[in-house]
Amino acid sequence: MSHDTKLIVVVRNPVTRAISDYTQTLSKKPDIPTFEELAFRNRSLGLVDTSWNAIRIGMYILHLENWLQYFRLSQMHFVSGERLITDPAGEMGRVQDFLGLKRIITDKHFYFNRTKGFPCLKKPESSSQPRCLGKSKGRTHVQIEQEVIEQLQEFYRPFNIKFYETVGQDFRVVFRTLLVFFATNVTTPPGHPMQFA
Ligand SMILES: Nc1ncnc2c1ncn2[C@@H]1O[C@H](COP(=O)(O)OS(=O)(=O)O)[C@@H](OP(=O)(O)O)[C@H]1O
Repeated sequence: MSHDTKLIVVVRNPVTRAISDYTQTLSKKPDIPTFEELAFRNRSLGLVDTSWNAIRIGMYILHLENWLQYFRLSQMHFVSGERLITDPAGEMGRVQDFLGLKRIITDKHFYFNRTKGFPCLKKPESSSQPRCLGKSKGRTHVQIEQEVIEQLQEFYRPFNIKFYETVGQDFRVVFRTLLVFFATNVTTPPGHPMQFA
């Protein structure tokens, strides 16, 4: 593979990711089994079903180890899905640096839309409307029992730790942030640096 290839990988708390994945599938196929039924081979024994894609995708280290057979770590940039919400300009700044681009996209390009509950793009110096992502992005997640969330957090912990060590970046704090953000149903992410509309 070319050494000039650059990969941008967005990661978020794998439990939140799995719930998001399930919410999306459920919206298209309302008859699927419950999240809990799909996530565990045996829930009381805590046996997680790693063959379910929604679970497997969040085992980031497995995918990273595979990619590292073909690409160097320096060719990859990891974006925090949580910070993409709480500080999109900061996250985009790092993406532009990684790509060797001038920082064109800055905090001037974002505002926090209370209705959407997410950052949206401003249309600078033009008459067109601001642009939020579509309805399928940032929708309300299916409610999952706290105990199930904790079981899955426990399951992912060793995979996460190995992932942080390999990448050399600790996503622990941001992986925690979003769960609190969703659990409390706050419409404004904590410490939000953006303007409000
Ligand atoms: N600005 C903004 N607006 C809306 N949504 C935002 C934004 N930034 C990040 N996100 C998060 O992006 C998640 C959807 O991205 P995905 O990568 O899951 O999309 S895809 O469906 O796989 O293409 C989506 O996940 P869900 O919350 O589960 O819908 C959001 O949390």
